[in-house]
Amino acid sequence: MTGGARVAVVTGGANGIGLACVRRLSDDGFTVVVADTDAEAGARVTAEIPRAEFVASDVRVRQDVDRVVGTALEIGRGRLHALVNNAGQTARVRFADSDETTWRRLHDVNLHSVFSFTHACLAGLTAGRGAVVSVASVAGLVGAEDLSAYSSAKAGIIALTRSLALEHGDVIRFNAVCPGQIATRMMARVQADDELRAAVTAQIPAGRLGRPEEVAGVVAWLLSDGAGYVNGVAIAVDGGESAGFRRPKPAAAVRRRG
Ligand SMILES: NC(=O)C1=CN([C@@H]2O[C@H](COP(=O)(O)OP(=O)(O)OC[C@H]3O[C@@H](n4cnc5c(N)ncnc54)[C@H](O)[C@@H]3O)[C@@H](O)[C@H]2O)C=CC1
Ligand SMILES: O=Cc1ccc(S(=O)(=O)O)cc1
Repeated sequence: MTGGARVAVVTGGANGIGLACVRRLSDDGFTVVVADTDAEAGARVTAEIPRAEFVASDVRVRQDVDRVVGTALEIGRGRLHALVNNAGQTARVRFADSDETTWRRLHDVNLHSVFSFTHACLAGLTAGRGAVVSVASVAGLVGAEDLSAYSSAKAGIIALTRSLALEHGDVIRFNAVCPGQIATRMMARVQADDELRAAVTAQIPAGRLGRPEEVAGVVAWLLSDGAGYVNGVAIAVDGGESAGFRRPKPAAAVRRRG
């Protein structure tokens, strides 16, 4: 694969929101280097998406990070134009029942990987005057019951984004998207249970879960010249869920809406 086009790195790009970002950035003309542990899905990315190259990698392993970024720098001849820090994992557990291993895993995958990839890409993004979008969560804007490790890691992404926007804003823009409840495998539990899905969507003004492509569209805009003066923001992509408290809906009304 040769350079010439703008070069992007997307972490966790083999499934869900990350895959939607890879498709969208390819459509927008980027050459996309995809970091993911899912080799089966990754092979499909390379086979099906123009100018996309999957690199089997674990975002928690610095050698893997450097291998992914090295591939992108070679394609971009030293210049990088976009980094999407999307890889993430979640675990639903009461804080009192938490264990260190799970806590560290969620912070390593969700937050430390943003440090590692951003640090490894910094010279290339400076040369390419690029932009970075990190995928946080509404759970990083507010707390989240039974998701303390996840929520605190996502909050860290937002604070890191704002700090880097201050340090590098004259050359590289740093922004975050904060998805709400998006129809991916991370929401499999909600999608598989009609009653739970009705209860969840009753609290969302849009009345439905979001689509991965709806997050990817905001990511693509933040990476574009159209957002050339947008730096250091955290944009909720949640159908209005985090806008405020909604009047509780009686159970019967929830069931009627299905
Ligand atoms: N689905 C949702 O409702 C929400 C998702 N998010 C965030 O959006 C991002 C994408 O999530 P989804 O697409 O829903 O999940 P997903 O599970 O469909 O995709 C996550 C991708 O990251 C990859 N990944 C996980 N750990 C990895 C590691 N150590 N190294 C490399 N790749 C790894 C997985 O293989 C997968 O391809 C995550 O950061 C998640 O926290 C935020 C808010 C809501
Ligand atoms: O980021 C929002 C989010 C992530 C995971 C979950 S759960 O683990 O499926 O409950 C809920 C919200």
